[in-house]
Order: sequence, then C-alpha cells, then structure tokens
Amino acid sequence: MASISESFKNNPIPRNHIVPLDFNNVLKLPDSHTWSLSADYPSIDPLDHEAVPIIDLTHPHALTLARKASENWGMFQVINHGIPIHLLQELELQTRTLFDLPANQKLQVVRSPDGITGYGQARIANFFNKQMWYEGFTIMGSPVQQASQLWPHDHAKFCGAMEDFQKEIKQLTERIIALMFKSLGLTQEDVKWLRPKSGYKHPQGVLQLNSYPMCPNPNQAMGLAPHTDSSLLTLLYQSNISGLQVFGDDDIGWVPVHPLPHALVVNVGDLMHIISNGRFKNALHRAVVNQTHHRLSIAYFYGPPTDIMISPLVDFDHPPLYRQVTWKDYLDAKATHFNEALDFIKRKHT
Ligand SMILES: O=C(O)CCC(=O)C(=O)O
Ligand SMILES: [Fe+2]
Repeated sequence: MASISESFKNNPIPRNHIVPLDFNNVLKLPDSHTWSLSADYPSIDPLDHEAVPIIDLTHPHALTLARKASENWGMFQVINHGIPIHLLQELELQTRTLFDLPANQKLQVVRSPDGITGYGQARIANFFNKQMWYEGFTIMGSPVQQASQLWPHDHAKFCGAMEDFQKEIKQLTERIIALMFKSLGLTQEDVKWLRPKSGYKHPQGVLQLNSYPMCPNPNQAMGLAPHTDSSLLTLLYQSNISGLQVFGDDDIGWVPVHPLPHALVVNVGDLMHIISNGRFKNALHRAVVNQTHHRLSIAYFYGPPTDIMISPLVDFDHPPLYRQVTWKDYLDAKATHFNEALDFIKRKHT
C-alpha cells in the first residue's frame, strides 16, 4: 500500500537519535544538548516590528489576507476557525498527561527506527550534531495501540481527544487549503483529490504532539532546530507559552510568534511552496525553550494522497521552478537532504 509510512521505512533513524533525554533527571544542560547560539539568538520582538498576521476566517477578505500572508511570511494565525475551545483544552490536557509520565513508561511506546508513530526525539535530529531540548509523540489515525500500552484500562479519554481533534483539524485544514488554492487561481477541477469522491485515495494527516520541558539553560539550548515543514500545510496549536519563531528575512531575522488564546498557526509547507511555483513562502521556523514553563504544542501536518503528483502552477510568465513529485518522493528527498531538499527537485533552465 502506498503511504507516507513507506518513506519512513526506507529511511530508518539510528536509535541514539530516537530516545530523548530523561529531562526530569538533569539539573544542568549536558554537552550533548549545548548549542552555540549566541550569535543568532537575540531575536526581534514583533511589538517593535511587523508581526505574523492574524486572520479572522469569517472576514470577507480572508482569501486576500491569507494570500498576502503566505507570500510575505509563509505563516499566519487564524481566529474564528470553528474548532471548539473545549476540544483544544482537552487536547492540551491529554498531551500533558502523556508527557508527564515517567521516562521509562514513555519509552514503552518509543518509535521504531523505521516507524512513523510513537514517542521520540524530533525527526530532524539526525541532521544536527547537538540534540534538541524536545520530546514528541506522533499519531496517525487512532493512537489506541500505543495508548493501551501506556494506560491498559484507561486510554479512552486520550484516544477520544486525539481522534476528535484529528477529525476537526482535517476539515479546517482542507478549508484553508481550498482558500489558498483559490487565491492562486486553481480550480476545484485542478485539485480534485482535496475533496475525494470515489476513485481517489484519502489525503493523509499526521498529528505531532511536541513537548519542551523546562530548561536549566535556555540560551544555549534548542527546542526544535530551524526547518520547514514537508507538508502541504501545517496547523499548529501552541497553547499559551511562547517559543515559536519564524525567520522573516535577513534584515528582520527570527521573529517570535506569540500565542493568541485559542488561535491556530497556519504554516505553509514545502509542497504548497512547490504548487504555488515559489509564490508562497515555505516558512523557516524553529522553537526556543524557557526556564520556567513546560511548553507544549500540537502540529497537524496535512499532505495529499501518496499517488498524487504535485506540480507547480504555471503561467506564461513563470516557467515551473520545480519538477513534479509525490509527497512520498519529497519525503525521501527530505530524509536525505533535509533543508536542501527543494534544490534537488528544482528544474534546471537553460
Ligand atoms: O512547537 C512549535 O511551536 C513548533 C513545532 C513545529 O515546528 C513542528 O512540529 O514542526
Ligand atoms: Fe515545524
């Protein structure tokens, strides 16, 4: 069966890049987690500068606003998105319950080297020689298999929250993707797979629970190293602790994206950048950590069905920048070349 899991099977990760530190048992930042960050650390506060736009999805000009934000930042926050607040609260509570478990229990559900779901370090860990102050848990569909190992008699709440949230966030993500495609001039006929009827496989979604424990020396630690998402679009719920930063450009540098109560961050992924033929920015972002709060965030990565070819939108003035790829092909390129993956699918013009 063609699924993105195949890409993970073909690109196994060594176990020392999977098992996270037992953060509860360290008082001092270990050398393995100490980054040389002093030069790039001071980042600009958006209070002094333009910040990542906030878009009310019920606003009559939401389409134009989303297009502009995608062109300028590759990122925006949405409010009035329709996801019930109680669901976000339950999602956060269940995520916290998971990460509050002792390390030896979390290790019962550690990701396998060639697997996609379960507990572990950031998937990008093997591209860096220092480790991140991070632990994560990846879910595709029902998490019941792992949850029943963690809580043999009591996993219904965790599974219920994760499954209910995936249903809601999938619909919302598709709604925002449709809006962005429309803003690019793509028709429903061009992207039939987005609302699959018979004959199309379903789009794929991955839910990623992220945890950044309190850190004894946050200025020399990295929560999640700079990366772009390999998805078409990512939606992120970042609860109420700051930590997400987006790279504006060389003048602005890293800009914090402060959480707004119950808002969701929308992040243009590499595939959307390809479809837009470079018009939408694939946001380079990272997460920093802090000394006093355990920060959680929940990301939903959305991508097309594996057999769908993603190709750049072209017009007469703009020849295609990239060759066409499936999500799986792209994930394979990313697993080898990481942040340079797009260069490998660039078309060479003579
Ligand atoms: O925790 C955050 O704010 C960022 C998470 C993220 O970038 C990711 O999961 O890909
Ligand atoms: Fe990300």
